[in-house]
Amino acid sequence: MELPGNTHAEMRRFHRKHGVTELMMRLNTHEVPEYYVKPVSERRIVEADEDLEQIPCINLQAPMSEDLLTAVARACTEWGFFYLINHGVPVSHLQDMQRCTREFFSLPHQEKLKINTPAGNAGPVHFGGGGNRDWREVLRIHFAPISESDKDYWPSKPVGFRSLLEEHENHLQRLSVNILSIISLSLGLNEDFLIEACGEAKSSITVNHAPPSLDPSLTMGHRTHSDPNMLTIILQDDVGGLQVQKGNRWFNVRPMENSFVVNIGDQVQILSNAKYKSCLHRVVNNNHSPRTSTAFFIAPSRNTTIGPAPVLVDENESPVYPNMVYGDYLDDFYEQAHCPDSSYPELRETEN
Ligand SMILES: O=C(O)CCC(=O)C(=O)O
Ligand SMILES: [Fe+2]
Repeated sequence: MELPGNTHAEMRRFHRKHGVTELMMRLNTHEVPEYYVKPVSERRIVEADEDLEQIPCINLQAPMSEDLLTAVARACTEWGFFYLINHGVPVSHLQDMQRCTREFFSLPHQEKLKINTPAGNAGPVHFGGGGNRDWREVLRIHFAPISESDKDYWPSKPVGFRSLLEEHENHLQRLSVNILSIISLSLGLNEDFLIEACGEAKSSITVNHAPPSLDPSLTMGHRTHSDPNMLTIILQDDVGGLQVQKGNRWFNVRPMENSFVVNIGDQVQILSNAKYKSCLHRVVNNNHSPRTSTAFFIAPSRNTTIGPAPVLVDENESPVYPNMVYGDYLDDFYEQAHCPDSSYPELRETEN
């Protein structure tokens, strides 16, 4: 049986390939291995005020109105995050996704490894450990643009998962275009502005699974980061752990039944010339219940150039950010991912 080895590099390689559950099983220890211990500055300090404020809630049942646009504008200015309710995705679909994603991670380890192709993370699907030193594992699936044959790689277990993933793709493609049009309008832009800014938009999902941690004060389920893309739509289970930063303080994004959590990515911050914020967020671990979440991402194609929308730059101001090719942005972003805050430093400077 392959063992993780002792060096940081060996642990990292093992984690990437097999995930935290398998690594812990093979190490057969009750202590958090050094590899997963976050530096003090990145650990959670439990504060009484984590529940003092809540992210805003946007109700999509309301007809399009100035009030809706104002609420979205305020959410994107102050938090970069909001709950979305009455979003039109059937509750039965949400429940099926929660069940199937949980069941996927309960499959025998060898079964999960079966879906991997030699292309690894760049393949159409991938199972493995998530993030450097994060106490979580992931299932990644690239949606559009893909060929029909890519779907042959989608997990066939648990039964029904494949068709569910297809439904999820359909629902969330539609929903993300709808949200991007509302955000565009809330910025005073044409409703197609943000989706068109993506070029040939790319979408994918990451299903995150954080097993209970041996010591949640030392580990992190998802390190502090902002999302480099355009928009993220998260379906989280009822366990909790997601937190968002506002004004240097961390607030819980408590599970809300039948809702999605939406957060804007760095590209919206850039296109809005820093009017809207792509906020830092993270997932803290617990020591009692596994947590599963499904994040749907919509992003520009790599060759698309993104910069502040000219109409959002005041006449006597210069743009806050230069134009940048998204693929270059992404490469820089992942280089920075080795820093404590996995986020783009130039964007953080415009905050607070
Ligand atoms: O697990 C979550 O709730 C958040 C996931 C997330 O931030 C991400 O995948 O970028
Ligand atoms: Fe994120």
